[in-house]
Amino acid sequence: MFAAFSKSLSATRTLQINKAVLSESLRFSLCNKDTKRDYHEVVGDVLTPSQVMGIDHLRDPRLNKGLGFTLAERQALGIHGLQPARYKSQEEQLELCKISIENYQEPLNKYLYLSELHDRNEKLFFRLLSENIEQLLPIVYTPTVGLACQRFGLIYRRPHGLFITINDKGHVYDVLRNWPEPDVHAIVVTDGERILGLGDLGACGMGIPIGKLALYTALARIKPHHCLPICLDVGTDNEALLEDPTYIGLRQKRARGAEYDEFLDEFMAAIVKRYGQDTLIQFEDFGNANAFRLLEKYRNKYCTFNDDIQGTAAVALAGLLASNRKTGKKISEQVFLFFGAGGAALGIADLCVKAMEREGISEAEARNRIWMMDIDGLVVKNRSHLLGHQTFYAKDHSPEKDFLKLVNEIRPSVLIGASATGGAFTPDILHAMASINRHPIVFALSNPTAKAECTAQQAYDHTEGRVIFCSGSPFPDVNYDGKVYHPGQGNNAYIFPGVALGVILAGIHHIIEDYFIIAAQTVADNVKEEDLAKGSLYPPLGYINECSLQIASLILKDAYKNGKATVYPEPEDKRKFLESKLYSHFYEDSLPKTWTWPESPKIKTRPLQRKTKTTVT
Ligand SMILES: NC(=O)C1=CN([C@@H]2O[C@H](COP(=O)(O)OP(=O)(O)OC[C@H]3O[C@@H](n4cnc5c(N)ncnc54)[C@H](OP(=O)(O)O)[C@@H]3O)[C@@H](O)[C@H]2O)C=CC1
Ligand SMILES: CC(=O)C(=O)O
Ligand SMILES: [Mg+2]
Repeated sequence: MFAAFSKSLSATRTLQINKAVLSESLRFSLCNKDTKRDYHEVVGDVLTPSQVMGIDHLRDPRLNKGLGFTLAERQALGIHGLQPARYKSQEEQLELCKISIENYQEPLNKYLYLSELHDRNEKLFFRLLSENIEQLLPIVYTPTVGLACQRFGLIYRRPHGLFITINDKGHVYDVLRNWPEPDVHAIVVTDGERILGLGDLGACGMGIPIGKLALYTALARIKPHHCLPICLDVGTDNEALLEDPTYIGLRQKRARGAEYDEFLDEFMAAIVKRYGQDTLIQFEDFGNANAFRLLEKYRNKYCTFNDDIQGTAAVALAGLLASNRKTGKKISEQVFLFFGAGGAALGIADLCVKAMEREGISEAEARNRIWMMDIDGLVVKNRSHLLGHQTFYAKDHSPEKDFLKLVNEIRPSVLIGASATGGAFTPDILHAMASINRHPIVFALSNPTAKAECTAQQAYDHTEGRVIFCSGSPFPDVNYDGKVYHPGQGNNAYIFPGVALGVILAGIHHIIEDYFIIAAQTVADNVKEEDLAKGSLYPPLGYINECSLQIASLILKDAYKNGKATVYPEPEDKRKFLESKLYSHFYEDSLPKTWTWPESPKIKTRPLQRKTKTTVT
């Protein structure tokens, strides 16, 4: 008898496995990358919730609705009795989530709560995040994500992305195949060398691609299963991590030179082989020696951009465009001094040059208006080693290291910090800016909070409240002279979700600089007088979703006009088209519309009591 039972059990298992194999091959055939991508046929859209039965349904974060299953759903799915009797709408669940988050005092605990919710109930997580951006962005993103990366070895629980190590060289495609989603449209990749302003965090940098892609969904409603976070673990030069018993990455020094380059080349090619030519690859938090090189190497070959260089450039330009309304000056009338001359600073400088050219001055004149200093002092022509585009801004000058002296000599109207040096904008520097300008523009863009070149309060206090300010990480409201200001967040989160949405939906193969100008202008156009009045150069964070849709619509329009789009037929109404492709974070019916009760249900239960609507008996 036991033998018969075990035979029938194994037969059932085989049947299940065969079904799984069948459905997987069906998914692959629907998503064949050799054919043009059809957005009605992606795996997420054909997944039928009612095919996943029993406890597996509750364990799948994409299907789980917590106590939000109706009685009919519970019975039909075979989960009746696995949950308490109470029915809770998604709205009721959201209230509970908010109470839970408030109960945690430490930001890292809030991060962990959200991460666990993400693992448990995807729609609830994304609805919570999308509807509470102002409160939760500082948790899933800067500054708390920085802390999460620093503790990543301790808090790592479940896969949220792929770790591909330098030891996988020669087999990168095989590792990619282990990712269960067959239809990925967007990847955020880091090698962990420059995580925010925290330096080399090696494999712990994975928190950044995870956070950035959560924003793809929360801020641009890109479907989560279309997104893949990747950490390229090439080792770390962070001695403390190499000796830390909790470190989760390869315990070796960073691979560099030809070995690194071959690995990156293989990675890019493997992405295309697995997911197609138009898969968007966003580079994030690479060290500056690699960031520029790789952008130049890949930008015309793959669908790629570097967020720290290009996304940051666009958000800074948006802030500058908005500040014109306060200063009455065009960008081409400003004089810039950058503190920090790495990826972010050079990206901003390059885009500002483009914006100045559009205003009518020459490239040379525009570059002349931009000065930069880094750890070695002013970027000057006779420096022995200039990085990437630094040559464009290098001046005939002594390599002055005294920051205050430089401010007084150059007399900048705009001071931009992208140096990861907390407190570099001292009271003296800010006083000097205020004595030179009626409305000094001061951007302290470095992240996380402790790395900001000055706080918002300091910026107001030391400029007699005349500053036009933004920061990369959020600061509390500022009180100055009896008035409360709410300075905005100059963060690339305003840019990359919308750019990604437009690029993905148009099937653009190469991302041109114009898209970042479009994004900057769109964000600036959405700044209202009331935002400026309270000291913000940006729309409220809760408005990023709308900005993303506008950015994506305009990119679509541009791409079709200029022959860059590959998804045909061209949609007549771009906005309507992209809205039809967006992720919905609302619970949906778990049963097909055509579902009816079987003639003799296995479990006989009184029907749902509609009077209270919240009790399942
Ligand atoms: N707000 C936002 O949206 C964004 C903010 N950032 C933030 O900007 C910061 C820099 O990022 P990124 O440009 O990519 O990093 P990079 O490493 O490319 O550049 C850092 C720059 O700062 C310089 N620097 C370091 N220490 C000093 C110092 N004491 N005095 C003067 N210059 C110094 C470095 O000089 P050297 O090379 O000589 O060491 C380098 O030029 C980070 O904190 C990052 O989080 C980045 C992207 C987006
Ligand atoms: C915001 C961001 O991309 C950074 O600080 O690196
Ligand atoms: Mg970054």
